[in-house]
Amino acid sequence: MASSMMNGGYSVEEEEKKKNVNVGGGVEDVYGEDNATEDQFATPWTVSVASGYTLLRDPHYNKGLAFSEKERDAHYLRGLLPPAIFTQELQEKKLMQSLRQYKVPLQRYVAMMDLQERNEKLFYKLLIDNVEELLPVVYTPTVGEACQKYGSIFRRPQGLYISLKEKGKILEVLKNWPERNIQVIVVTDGERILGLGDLGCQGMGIPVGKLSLYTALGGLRPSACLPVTIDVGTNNEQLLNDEFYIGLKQRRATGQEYAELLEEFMTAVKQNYGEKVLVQFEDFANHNAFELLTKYSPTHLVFNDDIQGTASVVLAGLLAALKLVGGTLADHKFLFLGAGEAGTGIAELIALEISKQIKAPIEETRKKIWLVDSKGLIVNSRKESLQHFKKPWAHEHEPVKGLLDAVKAIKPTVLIGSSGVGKTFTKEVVKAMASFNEKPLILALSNPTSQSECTAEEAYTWSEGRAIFASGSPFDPVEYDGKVFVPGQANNAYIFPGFGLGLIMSGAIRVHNDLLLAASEALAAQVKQEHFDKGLIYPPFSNIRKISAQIAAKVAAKAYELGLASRLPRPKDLVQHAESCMYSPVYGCYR
Ligand SMILES: NC(=O)C1=CN([C@@H]2O[C@H](COP(=O)(O)OP(=O)(O)OC[C@H]3O[C@@H](n4cnc5c(N)ncnc54)[C@H](OP(=O)(O)O)[C@@H]3O)[C@@H](O)[C@H]2O)C=CC1
Ligand SMILES: CC(=O)C(=O)O
Ligand SMILES: [Mg+2]
Repeated sequence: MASSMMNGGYSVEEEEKKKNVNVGGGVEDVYGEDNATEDQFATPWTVSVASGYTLLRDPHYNKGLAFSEKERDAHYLRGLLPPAIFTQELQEKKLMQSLRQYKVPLQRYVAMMDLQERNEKLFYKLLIDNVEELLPVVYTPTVGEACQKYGSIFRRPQGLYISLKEKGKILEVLKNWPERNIQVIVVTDGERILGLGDLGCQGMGIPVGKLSLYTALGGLRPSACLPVTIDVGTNNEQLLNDEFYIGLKQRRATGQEYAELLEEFMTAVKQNYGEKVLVQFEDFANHNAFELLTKYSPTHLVFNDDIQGTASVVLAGLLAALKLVGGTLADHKFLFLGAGEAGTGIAELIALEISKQIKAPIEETRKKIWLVDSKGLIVNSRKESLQHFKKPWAHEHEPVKGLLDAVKAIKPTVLIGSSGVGKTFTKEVVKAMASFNEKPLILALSNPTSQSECTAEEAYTWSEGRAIFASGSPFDPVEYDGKVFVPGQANNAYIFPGFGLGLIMSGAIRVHNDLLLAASEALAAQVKQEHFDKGLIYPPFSNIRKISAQIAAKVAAKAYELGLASRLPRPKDLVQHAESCMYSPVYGCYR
């Protein structure tokens, strides 16, 4: 014991704990307990040992029937549990059996959320071990339906709700959250939930789902993750007229009122959790998304998943797809349906990658990329009236109204859907792509499944089995002409968990485009011949933790190279380090 004492009586364990707090982005005396004066607020908090009934109701520690005889004695659990003892594996088997009995996806979602509330480790064990089966339950497409019906399935609040009512009090609100060592925040204001539009406060399902993936796919500790929904009202009439709506019943605040609330939030986050907490903006409408990213990138560790994460995952798929379609990235011509966050974000990262590869100015490489919005092809004659993020894509061309005409006029080798509107890649569009491409590359990115630009079956059938296809929400394999085609899932879920892990393990202080490129290259390198043989341009999710470790390592390496990493010394083997940082959902034994 004596040998473990150092530095003013702290034990080695306490020292480690303190260090970890700092690594995680905390600053000393974050809660102001030591420095508070009478006119300053401080949060009273206590730490106590959970036992008995309280232990069974604490999702972090509850093991249900897996508590051993010894633990039942030591922790006052006798009589509170039936006599049987189940291993975690048996619990998992039982839960998977009962989940599979639910035929309605939303019932599975509710069952999974109940499990997360009841037994966190078992929830993550299930999710990690059955990732391909459960991703569509806790994530797209089911999470979309859950957000639409959030009011009626709402049982217990998950995450932190910060509404206009909390203006002036956001720092205090953050302190109400039970965890202190927060490393990642996913925040939405609910205005563009997947391709489902403004769901207001009910958008909370998205940060909750994204953060479950941070833990399951990227290994971040659940206690280090904070889901936040900023509620500035909603313009969704149906919600405004719904007596069970859980959010503020007013139209959305905009302009200065909106900006001030966000500013207070961003300031409070940095004040409370320090410089190194990662803030991921998610599903904001594009008029706010670009502005927030530009405003906070120089001062905070921020990342917009819809703009940057999506760009990185799509670039990875394109780099991998070159093995199937041939040529270099610069040899291809790209056409997007949808020129918002996802569309222009992806376009910019492709242009950047080509510009690095062929050492040409980005203004030149952008010319290989064309976008169509709701008014038609983005061309020079429209430039004056375009939103700022569309202007770089206004090239010289006569006006073209619809997608089919744009496909015929541009003759792209790659067609990318990022419009949020389903069924827009019609038979004529796919056939046109197949008429001048041996292997047309078609990505239908819009979520959830109902908004997908086309289905996998449509892409393969209409292209007579020649399309290389991937989609934002999953589709089952398709049999066409005696051959089975496996569609990949082009979803930012491949990127953000590993990307975030890389930022956090290196103590990165800012996000840089080169980190996104590093993530794309790392993901593309994980696509092997066996995947290409099935027509896949992404590796399967079943191996995602290993993939995330590779992504994290490459992102961290780049952060060290660019001088953005603050966690020194740099670990020698970054892949091994990433794997060793990952949260394990296996039950511990309690003393
Ligand atoms: N797979 C993935 O990982 C991801 C998928 N997405 C999905 O992408 C979709 C779009 O998201 P995001 O970019 O953020 O949304 P935005 O609202 O920023 O952009 C949508 C774009 O689509 C255009 N559009 C809308 N309707 C049509 C139409 N009928 N014809 C042509 N263009 C149209 C809009 O045009 P206009 O500007 O003229 O209004 C706008 O340019 C969503 O469904 C989202 O779920 C998003 C992020 C990641
Ligand atoms: C996947 C995602 O981030 C979206 O559809 O918005
Ligand atoms: Mg999103």
